[in-house]
Amino acid sequence: MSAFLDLPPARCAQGSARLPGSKSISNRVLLLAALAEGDTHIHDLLHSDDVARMLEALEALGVRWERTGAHDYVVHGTAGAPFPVREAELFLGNAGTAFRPLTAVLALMDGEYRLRGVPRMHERPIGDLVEALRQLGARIDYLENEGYPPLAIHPPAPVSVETVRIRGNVSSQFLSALLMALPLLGRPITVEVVGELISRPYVALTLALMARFGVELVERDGRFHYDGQARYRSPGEVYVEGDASSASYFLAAGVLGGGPVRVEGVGRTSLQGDVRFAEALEALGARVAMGENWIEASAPENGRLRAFDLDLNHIPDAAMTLAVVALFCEGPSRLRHIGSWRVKETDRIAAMATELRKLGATVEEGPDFLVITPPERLQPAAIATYDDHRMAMCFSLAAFGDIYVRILEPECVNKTFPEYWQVYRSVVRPVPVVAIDGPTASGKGTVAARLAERLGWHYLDSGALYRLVALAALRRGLATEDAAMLARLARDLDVRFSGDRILLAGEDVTEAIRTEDVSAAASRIAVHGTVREALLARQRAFRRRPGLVAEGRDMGSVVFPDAELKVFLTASVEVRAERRFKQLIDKGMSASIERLREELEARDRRDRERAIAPLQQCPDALRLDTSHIGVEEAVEAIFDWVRTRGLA
Ligand SMILES: Nc1ncnc2c1ncn2[C@@H]1O[C@H](COP(=O)(O)OP(=O)(O)OP(=O)(O)O)[C@@H](O)[C@H]1O
Ligand SMILES: Nc1ccn([C@H]2C[C@H](O)[C@@H](COP(=O)(O)O)O2)c(=O)n1
Repeated sequence: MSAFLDLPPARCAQGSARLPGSKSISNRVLLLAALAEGDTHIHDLLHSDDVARMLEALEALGVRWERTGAHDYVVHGTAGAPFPVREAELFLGNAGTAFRPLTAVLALMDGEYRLRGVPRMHERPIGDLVEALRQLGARIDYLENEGYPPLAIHPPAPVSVETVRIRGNVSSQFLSALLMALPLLGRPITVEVVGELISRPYVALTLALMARFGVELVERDGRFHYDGQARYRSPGEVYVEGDASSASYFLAAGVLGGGPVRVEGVGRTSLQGDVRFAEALEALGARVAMGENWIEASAPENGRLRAFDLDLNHIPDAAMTLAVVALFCEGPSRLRHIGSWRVKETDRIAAMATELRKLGATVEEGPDFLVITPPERLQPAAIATYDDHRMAMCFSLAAFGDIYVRILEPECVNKTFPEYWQVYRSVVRPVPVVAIDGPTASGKGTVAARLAERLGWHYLDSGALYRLVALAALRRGLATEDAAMLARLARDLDVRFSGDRILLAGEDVTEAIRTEDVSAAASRIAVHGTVREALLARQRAFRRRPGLVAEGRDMGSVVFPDAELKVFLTASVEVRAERRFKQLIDKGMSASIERLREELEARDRRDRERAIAPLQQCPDALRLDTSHIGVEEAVEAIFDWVRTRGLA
């Protein structure tokens, strides 16, 4: 598992994303198919951790299934009979969509089962479901803490109640699980929801899928009636819709990155409540279009997103995406009625508030709401993901704030969307970088600055940063070997680039950093990994829309390894010594060409031979030798490469 993933600042988003199958539908369909009479051929099933847990559980319970294609499965139903294996220990990870429905179904079967999960699963309540199942005769013990998994399930006791009561204000999955298990009773029964029912669309999804498998419940006044007759029968084939919650990241990307971005796999006829995320985006001013099986989103006509105050109870998962979108809205936004976030993969309200604050937002956190005020400008941050796939996916959108975003433990997306980062990269285009590296006096600075001007992009003279540290160190009498002190100096450097002037603690040092003393010292301090590390974030902060031309020694190899165009600019040592000589003479300084050449060769050697980030031509860099061409010709050559790559 990689420890982190650095997402570069995003320039725009465009294209289409094919969504993976819905997790909610995949796990419901697998269970219903297992309970049904006949074989069910399931297409487009999601491949993810949570679905893998359900498949493993069914196998352990003796339900036969086979994989028949990349995302195709056939499940051989048990026709409502108890599952063949009557004693089993199941590990269900952190999959609520597996844990809750299996608890309900197994509690009404005639076996001995133990259900466990990851530590977080054991912190997620299940008491309301167990309470309801006990009314039906279920015998369930809590193995650790009252009201929480892990559970021991024993054969049920016979009871003859006609109405079961269940609370619906913590998770609607409890009601869904109970409803799916009702046909196992084989007699009429009514389920009454006590108090509020949150996340209603998920219950509607459950009812629709049960109906596809032949069991229609009648709903009246918050009560659900099972007639005691209907039995699950396979519909033969089932196609799993794309995941509507996963669609939210790409639709939001379309809005934040211009768009249009189209998601394929969900649309107007979707069973999933989270398609209504598109309405929320429209309320913010975004342009949204929808077809039978697709949704498309683009930025508002005027490019401005309205702040919002929305009740998001009906789209609890996709609502997380809105919390990050709020960073780009005009003013404070309020997300209401999101109390269910507290008992999800992590306490999502607390986690969201903590991570949004890292980006510079002001966040007010309540028991079931968040108020998010965006900062003037986002600040780069390392985002903790709390083993929660949605934290990782929605925070990827912060990259639209012209910042690098570090996502910690990015593989947590495997829970529902293992290919998320690949799909993200296919839709979200980073702010482009032209990285120009080369030896001293090859003309990098001159060429890069002119190219940046021509493109209307930002310009980074990375050598200036090393020179600034060198100047500050020389002034303080620090030894060029003192890596720790130099790194601290580099981190705390008070630098401002203002047009073509460079200010150190307010003082204009544009000329002072160009002396030969400073050049030599800069080359010496640049060998320290700690100094390079301290300057990394400063250099990356230059990568802003619409693009960056960066020059130095390790632009293409270390600082911007994903640069769209890498150029190795060079010239013979004689030509470079002559250029430097001319530069000094023009400035009215005396110089010896022989001495300059020796110094230049010494710097080249040091830059090339140092252990960390040595000067070298990247394998994917284009080489441009300027020994016999002028500045304009060099700029023109690189500009052509930029154009050929479609960057300008
Ligand atoms: N074809 C050319 N390309 C670039 N610069 C040239 C060319 N011909 C002459 N020069 C001149 O060479 C001098 C050195 O260029 P510049 O300072 O841009 O090099 P550099 O590679 O950035 O050096 P350093 O790494 O030491 O900062 C400048 O005065 C520039 O005008
Ligand atoms: N990316 C960079 C840029 C510069 N350096 C070091 C090596 C140079 O000798 C010194 C000054 O750079 P210049 O202004 O001549 O481009 O700074 C580096 O190691 N990596």
